[in-house]
Order: sequence, then structure tokens, then C-alpha cells
Amino acid sequence: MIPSLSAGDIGRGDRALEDVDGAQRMNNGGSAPACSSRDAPQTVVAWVTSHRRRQEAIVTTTAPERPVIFVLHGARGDLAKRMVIPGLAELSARGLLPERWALLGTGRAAIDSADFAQIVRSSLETFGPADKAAATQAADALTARASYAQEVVEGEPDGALTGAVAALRHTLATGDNTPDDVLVIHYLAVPPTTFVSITRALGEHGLTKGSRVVYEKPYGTSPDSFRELDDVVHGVLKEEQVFRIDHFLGKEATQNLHVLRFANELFGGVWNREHVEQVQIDVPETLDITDRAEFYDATGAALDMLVTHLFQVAAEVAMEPPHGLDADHVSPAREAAISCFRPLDLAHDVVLGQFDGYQAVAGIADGSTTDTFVAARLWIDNDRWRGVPFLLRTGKRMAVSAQRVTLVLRTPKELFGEEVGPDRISLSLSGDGAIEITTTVKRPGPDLTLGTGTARLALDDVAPGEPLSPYASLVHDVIIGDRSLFTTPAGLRDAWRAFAPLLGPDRPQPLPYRPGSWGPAEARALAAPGGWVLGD
Ligand SMILES: NC(=O)C1=CN([C@@H]2O[C@H](COP(=O)(O)OP(=O)(O)OC[C@H]3O[C@@H](n4cnc5c(N)ncnc54)[C@H](OP(=O)(O)O)[C@@H]3O)[C@@H](O)[C@H]2O)C=CC1
Ligand SMILES: O=C1O[C@H](COP(=O)(O)O)[C@@H](O)[C@H](O)[C@H]1O
Repeated sequence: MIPSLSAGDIGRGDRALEDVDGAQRMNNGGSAPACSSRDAPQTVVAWVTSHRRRQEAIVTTTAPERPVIFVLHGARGDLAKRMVIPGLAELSARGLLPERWALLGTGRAAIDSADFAQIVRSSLETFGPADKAAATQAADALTARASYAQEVVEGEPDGALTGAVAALRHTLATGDNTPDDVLVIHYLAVPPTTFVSITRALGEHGLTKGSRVVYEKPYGTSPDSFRELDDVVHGVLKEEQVFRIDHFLGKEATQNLHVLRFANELFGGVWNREHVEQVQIDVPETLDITDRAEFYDATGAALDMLVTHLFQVAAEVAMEPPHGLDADHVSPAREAAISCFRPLDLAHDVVLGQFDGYQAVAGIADGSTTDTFVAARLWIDNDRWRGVPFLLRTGKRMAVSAQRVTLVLRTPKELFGEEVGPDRISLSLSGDGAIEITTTVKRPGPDLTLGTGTARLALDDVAPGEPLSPYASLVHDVIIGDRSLFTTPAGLRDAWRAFAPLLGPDRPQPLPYRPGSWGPAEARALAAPGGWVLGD
């Protein structure tokens, strides 16, 4: 059966041709004006070439040669145990650490190296390799190199940490390396409120010399504290020494956003407002906050996840093709997208929530108004995305745990008199990542009726290759000095500008929601007409 075309279809066909042309122009950077002069478009071909070069570099990666002292600040904390220590163990098992390296735990607590070794061991038993023997092997490998020294404090005399770093520099520097050649990486796995004082202390005690410093997120907690922190940081460190981490940028699937789009015209061609109706970046979590109640109550979902991970992923989706894959090109392209984020419109585009029972959790202040849920409609004011809502949602104690980026594509709505189903490109960011394409197809059988099908590619099925967890991947980048997946002051300044309304007097009251639900019902309207793809 060959359907006849109606006048409307012909009109759509013509527009579709224009769309392809328009999309190509956008992909080639021809018609997507910048919100800032940092926009850095390039051609798909140039991008593919530079991507191939980076892939070759990764495939041939051997252990870095320069000796490393990895100073883990907040070594007893949640992040250290759940992510950073397992990430180091992964790099060690994969042979991606230098032959000569040491792990130096630090913090306020007066514990000794044996206590710290026990922390490392129990971290790997719980969060390390699933295989017990592999976990023991990883713990043996790390504890053999681990020691602990108490943190230096601003305004106080040199502490144990200064001496421990100096001693390790000498121990690790043999052969061609002098003590000064040893790279010291300070990883600040501590609450963001402590970044300023620890940075000052590192400067005062001479610990910034020849070092790289990794700052966890959020980098600042408001536009003002961001500026203050950045001034303090630049007072003691050069920008190339600073690595502001956002581990969502290190996820395999997030990195695949580049490849999927810039290396494949099938996707690159539709990556614009002509073809995309909505973008959804949805990170519901079943997770509770009981283990980190104090930190969480002072932070909340919007600061913990929205201005950080969800904004960065939105920028990854939205950015123009960069000229190359190095930090000098990727970061400016990502930042140019952030510079086009419109400040959040609290009256129409933001819903905050707090799960029932939150205030009864030990460590949560009575009458706390901290948000455990946030849904926001973000607008990106440039030619590529004007009019396309970026729907961002995340929360604790929700119905499911998922991390999904979905481009909801425009469809003709009706074909052969039948309703056309959804058309979506989506990436699952959790675990090793996956790409899913949902599209309208012919339903099998004698009649020409329409159905919906989904094709799924698990990224760890792509051979040859073995995925790296985000923390392992980003720590490796710090060691080799690759800053392309780290945030920069310019991008963060614009992120804070767009987020600032949520810190002002008009911040909405969090609405109650039932644990195990999809958050307050009021968040549904943000995703109209189609609703949230993952649920409710
Ligand atoms: N936990 C997670 O899942 C994730 C956390 N992050 C980020 O990592 C950082 C750390 O988070 P998390 O580990 O959960 O936090 P924790 O509350 O577990 O704190 C980590 C460590 O910081 C030290 N610390 C706490 N308060 C102070 C202080 N006032 N001065 C100096 N040191 C202090 C403590 O060590 P000691 O008592 O030994 O000094 C503590 O163990 C935060 O910036 C967070 O946003 C990022 C991604 C995920
Ligand atoms: O940074 C954070 O991220 C985790 C979620 O990330 P995942 O990739 O480790 O699942 C979130 O639970 C936490 O609240 C936040 O601080």
C-alpha cells in the first residue's frame, strides 16, 4: 500500500529538506551565533579527526612515568570511601598509575597509618571489585603504598602533612627523578565550605609548589562564595594547577555524547531546535541522605546536583562542536553553551520538593526547608536551542534510580491516518552507559500499522575496550594533566548566574512528596505535553 501525500505532508517534506540543510549549517557552526565570544564551532570532519587522535592516544596509554603522591584530604569521608579509593584501586589494577606512587590520607582526625590502611581495606571490601579475591588484591596493592598524616591548618605551625609530603618526595625520587619532579596531587574530598581554608593552609605551608589540586563540587555555594573561593585559589595556584571535578563529565556515556553526535551525521543532523522538541536530563535517586544528613541539610538537591552535574550535562548536550578534544577547545565550547543559559524563572520553571519524613532524620534541623527534589525548565538562548526546554529533574527517595539524557524528537504526529509514537534518542549515564533509540516502526504482521520499538546499545559491549568508572577516568586525567573534562571559572561563573535566582528571596518553598514517588505532582506540568519520559 502506497499512501498518497496530502498538501500538509508535502509542506512538511519541503521543510524537512530545509531542516537538514539548516542542521548541517549548524553542525558546521555556520548559523549558530554565540552568547559569548568563547563559542568555538568547527566542522564534523575536523572533530572526527581530532577525536580519532585522542582515541589512539587512549588505546596506547601506558602508565604515566612521573612519580605521584596522591594526598587525599577528607580521607575518612563518604566520597573518599565510596569513589576515590575505589577509583585509585581501579587505576592500579589496570596498570594506569605510575610505578612509583604513594597514597597519603589526611584529615583533622588524629588517626595513624594503620587506621587509614583499615579505612582503605574496608572501602574496597564494600565499594571495590565485586569479586572478593580481586578486592583483597586491590586492598593489598593500595595499603602497601598508604600512610596518613594530620591535615595542615591555616594560621598554625607546619603540621605532620608537610613533613610527610617532603619525606615521600625523597622516597619516590630515585633514578632520573629529583624530589622536585614528584607530582603532588591534593584531592579535596571535603565539604565545599572548607575549600577556602584548606587552600589557604596549603599555600601557607608551601604545599602548592609543584602540585595539582582537585576541588570537588560544588565549587562555591553561591555566586559570591564562588568568586571568593576562586580569588583565594588563584592567590596560591596557577589555573593549570587547578582541577575542578564534576564526575558526571567523566562518565563513559557523557563522553559518548560527543562521539554520538559529532561523529555520526544521523544524530548530528537532528541535534537542534528544528528536530528536537525537548531535552530531558533526569536523575531520580532512591537513595536516602541518612549517612550524610549534616552535609545534605546544608546543601540540598539544587546545589548538590542542579547547578553542578545537571547544568554540566546540559552544556555537554547543547555545545557547539569544538575544534579539538583538548581542554583549550572542549572547555570553551561547553562554557559557551553555559553562557547562553537563561537565569531560572522561579515563577514558571522551578519546582522544589522535600520528601515526607525528611525532618525526622537524625542530623536534620527542625523545620528545615532544604530541598531534596528539584525540577527545572532551563532555556538556552542561542540559535540552535531557542524555544527548546531543557527539563532537569533530580531528587532523593524517589521511585527509581536512573540517570538519563533524552532528546525527544519532533514527529509528524500522524502517518497514514494513524498516530505516530514517540521518537527519542536517549543515553543512560549510569554504570557503563547505554544508548537507546526509540522510534516508530511497522508493527509486524499483514497490516501496515504502526508500533514503537527501542534499540539499545550497551556501551561496554563495544569491543575492544573496558570502561573506566568516572572517578578512575578523571583521576587519570589529573595525573596526565588533561583538563578537558574539568570545569573552569568562566563556565562556573555563568552557571552561578543562571542559578542565582534560586538563592534569592523568591526561592519557592519545597513541596512535600511521598518517599518512593516521582516527587511533587506540580513538577509534571514542566514537562508538558508529553510528560517525563522516565515516569509521571
Ligand atoms: N559523597 C558523595 O557521594 C559525593 C560527594 N561529593 C563531594 O565530595 C565532598 C565531600 O563529600 P562527603 O565525603 O560526602 O562529605 P563528608 O561529610 O563525608 O566529609 C568528608 C570529610 O571531610 C572532613 N571534614 C568535614 N568537615 C570538615 C571541616 N569543617 N574542616 C575540615 N575537614 C572537614 C572530614 O574528615 P575529618 O573529620 O577526618 O577531617 C570528613 O570525613 C563534597 O564537596 C561533596 O559535594 C561529590 C560527589 C559525590
Ligand atoms: O555528586 C553527587 O552524585 C551522586 C550521584 O552520582 P553517582 O554517579 O555516584 O550515582 C549523588 O547521589 C550525590 O548526592 C551527589 O553529591
